[in-house]
Amino acid sequence: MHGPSAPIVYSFESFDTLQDSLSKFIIRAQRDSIEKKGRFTVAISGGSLPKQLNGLIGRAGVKWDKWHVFYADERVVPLDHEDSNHKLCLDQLFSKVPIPQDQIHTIDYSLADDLENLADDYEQQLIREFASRDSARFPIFDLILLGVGPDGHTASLFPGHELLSEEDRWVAYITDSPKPPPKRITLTYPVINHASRVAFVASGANKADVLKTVLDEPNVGLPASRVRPITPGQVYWFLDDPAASQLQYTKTPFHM
Ligand SMILES: O=C(O)[C@H](O)[C@@H](O)[C@H](O)[C@H](O)COP(=O)(O)O
Repeated sequence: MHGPSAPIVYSFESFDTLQDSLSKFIIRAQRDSIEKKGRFTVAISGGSLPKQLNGLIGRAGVKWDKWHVFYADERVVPLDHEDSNHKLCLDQLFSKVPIPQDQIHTIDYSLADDLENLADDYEQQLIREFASRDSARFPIFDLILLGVGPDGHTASLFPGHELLSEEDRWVAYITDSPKPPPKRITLTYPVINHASRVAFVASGANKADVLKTVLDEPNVGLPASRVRPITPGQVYWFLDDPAASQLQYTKTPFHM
């Protein structure tokens, strides 16, 4: 039995080259997934990530009708609220591309009074998408796209939080996020670590310190360091040079 593969780290000199390379990477992942399974399952988190994805708009080779999208984490706010990751993705990307609406899976905000129920409902959406196709105990996303916060959190998995040891649930909720807003749902590690590919995207010098800890000192155990998909899954880091400036970790040249 092999352990997880080491993360592959790319660093780019500008936002534009990072965005261009990320687009190529996503299109390659999409092509492979459609060839194998006829669809492309993606989970996306919030923050600066949706903006990095708008390099896909108008690009040849993107088969939007095959995309099935979930949120890696979502804030429990109405879907048209400024804090909603869905609204962010809609504004940045989904309103500009022909992706069928019923293939974008959102939280049911009408359940917001009962977060257990809301998280269960989102988990049921995942089960409906994956269970009949994959017999595995956990869904196998083709791609999960994540960011990293200054404290090393990723998705809504925060340092020291009890959710870091969740082993069963696919989707969990929290009411105490240190990053506002406090109520959120998130995919759990078992789901993230069963993905075929996880790609982190981080840019800017203000990410340099945390990236050093996440990648050079994984034993510290920051939430982003614990993302280690089981083989044959692979984790990739798409960084810009300022974000990667403190790293000892060996970078891989990007060819695609
Ligand atoms: O909705 C959220 O809050 C996120 O999913 C969160 O995990 C985010 O990805 C990181 O905080 C990085 O955010 P930035 O890319 O904006 O730094």
